[in-house]
Amino acid sequence: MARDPRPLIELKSFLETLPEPHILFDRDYRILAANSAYRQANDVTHSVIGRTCYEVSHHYTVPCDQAGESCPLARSLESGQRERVLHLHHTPKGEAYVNIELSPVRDVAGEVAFFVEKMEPLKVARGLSDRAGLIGRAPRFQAMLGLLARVAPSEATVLLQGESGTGKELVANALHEASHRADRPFIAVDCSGLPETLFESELFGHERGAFTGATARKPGLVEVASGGTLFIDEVGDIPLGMQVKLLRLLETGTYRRVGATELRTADIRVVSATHRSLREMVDEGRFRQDLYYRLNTFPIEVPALRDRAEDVPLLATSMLARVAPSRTLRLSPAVLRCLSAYRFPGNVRELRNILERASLMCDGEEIGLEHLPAGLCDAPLTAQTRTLASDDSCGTEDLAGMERRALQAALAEHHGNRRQLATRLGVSERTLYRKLKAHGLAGRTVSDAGG
Ligand SMILES: Nc1ncnc2c1ncn2[C@@H]1O[C@H](COP(=O)(O)OP(=O)(O)OP(=O)(O)O)[C@@H](O)[C@H]1O
Repeated sequence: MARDPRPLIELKSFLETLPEPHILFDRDYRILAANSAYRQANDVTHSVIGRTCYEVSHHYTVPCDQAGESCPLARSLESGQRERVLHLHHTPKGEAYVNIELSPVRDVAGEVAFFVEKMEPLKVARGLSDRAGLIGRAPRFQAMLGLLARVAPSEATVLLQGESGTGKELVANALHEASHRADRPFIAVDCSGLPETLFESELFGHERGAFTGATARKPGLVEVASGGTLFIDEVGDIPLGMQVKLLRLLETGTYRRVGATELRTADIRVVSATHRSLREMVDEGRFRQDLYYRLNTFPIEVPALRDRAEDVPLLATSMLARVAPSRTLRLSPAVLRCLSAYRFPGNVRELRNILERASLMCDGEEIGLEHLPAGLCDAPLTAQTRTLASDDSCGTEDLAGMERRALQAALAEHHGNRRQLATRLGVSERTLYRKLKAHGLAGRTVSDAGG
């Protein structure tokens, strides 16, 4: 029996009134309606009606769950409830992260018949290269963004944990930008190396005459950040004596300026960050347990760059545009290979520094291995590339063996000098020499330099 079309008409008309982009589709992923906010946001030249959501948003030929992504429709069918996910969508401005909220709609018989999908772009991050904001599309990065998108609209205290240079401050800023406090200040305070007395007056401000040198009343950062977000960086470095004052601020929302008796009320959301293990510091008695629990309401792990090595080419290319905006620099394939295999103990910050230096060293348009710091490409490979290498050899030969064989083959068929061979292999002459030496091949036929 044909379905009564009236509920569908009413549903479509209701969607038209909603300010956010919405689409309506059936259990077969077919789009039945797209409201005007969607049409405007997506600059639709071809109608999306009758097409599937996975084809329109992802350019896939199969549903997301069959393409290795989480599919809110499949999840909603299973749970019978509303589902939220963060997806990377194709949009007219390129790929963008979109917050998706999918609600099942039941028919008179109580069966899920339609789905309404709300799509809100997460403006703070991009999957592809962009001049501002967070960059990345690796699964670990996407998982982190998913948590960020989920917690941002709340008032929850967030603790960002990750190695130095992973982008914790950038993530904190993105969280602020995605929150309801976005049009209010984002204030960062770095706790590393701040002496106790200074810390208190920085954070809470002081009255005139509160201590020698306090010639005027000064508002603290808590006050400056009012209505917005206070980012407490290196929170593990807060002296024990100050930890109790921070705890009081978080628990009661009140504080006192140094030298004042009057209690003031704070209106801040706290995001803190650390590269240390606060858990261990608690066990060692160097961090208050009660403060740890208070800060750790919603922990987010910011992944090390080597744990999202597939993002390196994307990050490198877009950061190059950021460090040298007036030039049209590109990275040679050998440089991209080298960077993808490097372990980056200093994470994204180190990558940025490498690129900044390389752009200064390079007079032309293509950055080559000679513009990278010496020895960078000899560094041990990441676990990922090591796995890839051993996969290639079906586990029968280790990487060193493969490299030796490749070098032997190159030597056997090469009749020029060592510099030419290095160029052909995409490494520097010094690296080639070191590798030949390491494999006991340095005395082989290629001449050292010259013509
Ligand atoms: N995902 C990313 N996309 C683009 N740029 C990034 C990303 N992550 C980090 N960066 C850049 O890397 C540099 C270091 O980031 P940031 O200062 O936020 O790191 P951090 O983890 O706070 O470091 P620390 O622990 O030393 O304070 C900055 O220049 C930042 O813009």
